[in-house]
Amino acid sequence: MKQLHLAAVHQAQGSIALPGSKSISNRMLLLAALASGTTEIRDLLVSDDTDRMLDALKLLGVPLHHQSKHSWQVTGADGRFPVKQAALFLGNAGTVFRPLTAALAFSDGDYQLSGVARMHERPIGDLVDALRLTGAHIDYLHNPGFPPLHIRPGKIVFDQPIRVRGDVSSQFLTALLMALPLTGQDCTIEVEGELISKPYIEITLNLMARFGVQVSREGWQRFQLHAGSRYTSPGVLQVEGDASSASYFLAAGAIGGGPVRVTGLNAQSIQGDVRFADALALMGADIRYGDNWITASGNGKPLRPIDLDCNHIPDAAMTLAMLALFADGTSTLRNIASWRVKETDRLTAMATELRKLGAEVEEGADYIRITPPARLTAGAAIDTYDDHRMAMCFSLASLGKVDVIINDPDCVAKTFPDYFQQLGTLLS
Ligand SMILES: O=C(O)C1=C[C@@H](OP(=O)(O)O)[C@@H](O)[C@H](O)C1
Ligand SMILES: C=C(OP(=O)(O)O)C(=O)O
Repeated sequence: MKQLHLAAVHQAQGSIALPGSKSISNRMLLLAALASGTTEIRDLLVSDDTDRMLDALKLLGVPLHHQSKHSWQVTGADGRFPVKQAALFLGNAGTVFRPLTAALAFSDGDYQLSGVARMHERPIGDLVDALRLTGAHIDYLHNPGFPPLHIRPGKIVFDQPIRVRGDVSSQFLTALLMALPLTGQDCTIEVEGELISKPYIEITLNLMARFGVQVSREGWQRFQLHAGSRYTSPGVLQVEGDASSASYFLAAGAIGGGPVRVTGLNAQSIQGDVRFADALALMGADIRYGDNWITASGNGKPLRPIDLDCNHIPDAAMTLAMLALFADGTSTLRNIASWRVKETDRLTAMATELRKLGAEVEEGADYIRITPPARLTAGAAIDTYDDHRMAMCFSLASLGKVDVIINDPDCVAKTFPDYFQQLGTLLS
């Protein structure tokens, strides 16, 4: 297994041009593929998750033209994928697997969808149940409730609201919202249970609107799409910098003195994870915003511990767990049960690896409580569980003036292939 040895460092300072947002990139690619007209997408993220979407769209017959490293031209299929039979490998990309399942369920073809072993342990039953209510024909190829899936032409007719559970992953609702315009019918979606990760639904609605489809909603319970809604290309689109990826660098600025600036993002971002900066400010960091940047600096003192409901920032909350090591007291991150069904069981993985650094950690069903040690344990070998965020988070331990070993560092390729090179430019 490859290992990356990170030397103890004292300071983080500099500026990082953020890679494009994963959540925005994959939504824009799919919406552009479903729209009429040609869309140019600029600053698209280049990563494993976006490669899975691009490869799938190519196999489905969508004309894609690579203009430059980060820029793609997508000629939309106007709601009908040209290829009617395909076997698609979707890696471990939730933002590909869930939305494509819904889009293909309404595409009148024969499709098999699979992923890596971990993707076959990540739930999809709530989405399949909802799609079956519309008349979609979907079978499980191995375990009920989980990928891989076999989708066949269904008889899509429904006059009842489509009910979907919202308390396991918001990606099920996102998938339905993005795909239902393909049916051409009036649709009402009713969310059962408390919807989690709400800001990701805001991203979905915002991008659907840019492609000309408006959704009416009552709170987070009821969403309505109107008959005849169709996606049309808005022309040229720009992807914002990734707010979850920004969290590692802003955190580095807070604990390594700073200032650290990330560019490609600002306070008006449509990504919920931009609110990570508020949590960082609560911990005592100095945060400044500009038209296209955010800067974080420390104030020379240890961070303040926090007790925070992190349901709105599930990905960036992992960075807060790391920062808890740098606080002068116990921190609690709450309402993060969804961590258990992501790239790995992130609650157990985080607790296990934080303990290797000397922290006292309590792991609950949906929370984690972290008491930092007086001094971090040097030389810990951190397992990353094929989870990009575990690797990125634990790289920050080197700012605790200890060396640290990251096992299997290349797992960052899921969303940020050159993360360690970028981080290296800040550290001294
Ligand atoms: O829709 C999205 O782009 C995402 C939704 C979130 O998942 P859940 O809704 O499963 O929490 C988030 O963790 C994931 O990285 C991206
Ligand atoms: C949960 C994540 O990914 P996915 O889109 O596969 O759900 C993540 O990137 O942290």
